[in-house]
Amino acid sequence: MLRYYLIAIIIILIDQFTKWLVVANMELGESIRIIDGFFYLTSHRNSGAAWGILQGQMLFFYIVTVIFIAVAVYYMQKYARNNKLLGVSLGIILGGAIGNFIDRIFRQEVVDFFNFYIFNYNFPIFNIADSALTIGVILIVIVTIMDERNEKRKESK
Ligand SMILES: CCC[C@@H]1OC(=O)[C@@H](C)C[C@H](C)CCCCC(=O)CCC[C@@H](CC)/C=C\C=C(/COC)CC[C@@H](O)[C@@H](O)C[C@H](O)CNC1=O
Repeated sequence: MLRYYLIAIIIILIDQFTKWLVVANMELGESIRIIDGFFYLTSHRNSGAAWGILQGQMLFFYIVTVIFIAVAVYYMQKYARNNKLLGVSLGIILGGAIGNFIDRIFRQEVVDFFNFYIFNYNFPIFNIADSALTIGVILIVIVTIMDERNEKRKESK
């Protein structure tokens, strides 16, 4: 059980370290080309959520994030004992949510830097915490589908 919280802590450390590197070494708006036309590291700030929605609504983000964290911990305590993949997924989501939470508390905005151009569409610039949240959400969906299929298989026997 504790190892899932360890996953969250490792994600928070990596997230905060990379954000610190960007803030300490890059001017706001500065962009470093990694793969021409596809992948850049761009120092960006976002006081909103995905796609910059709800700019500056920090109180709303605090409330939603605390709910996110509370639900993740509740499900971790209740179900992660006998479901490893669920525990890992919740740990990843916890790490992502807390990573952006720290930014919102101490900076009133989130530091973003992964800048991808996919088929010339400039995907919103994001960070490690967003990646963890997105991967965690996708994993939870997979776990849920797998559990439902196992349930159906048991019933049909
Ligand atoms: C990823 C969740 C966003 C993250 O939510 C959080 O912090 C949580 C813990 C708290 C929020 C207040 C509540 C969730 C709102 C859900 C949401 O918004 C719909 C999300 C869809 C998502 C699929 C799950 C798509 C993808 C997004 C992006 C790419 O992610 C790889 C773009 C990220 C860039 O816009 C970047 O500037 C965002 C900035 O870093 C602040 N990040 C947040 O608000």
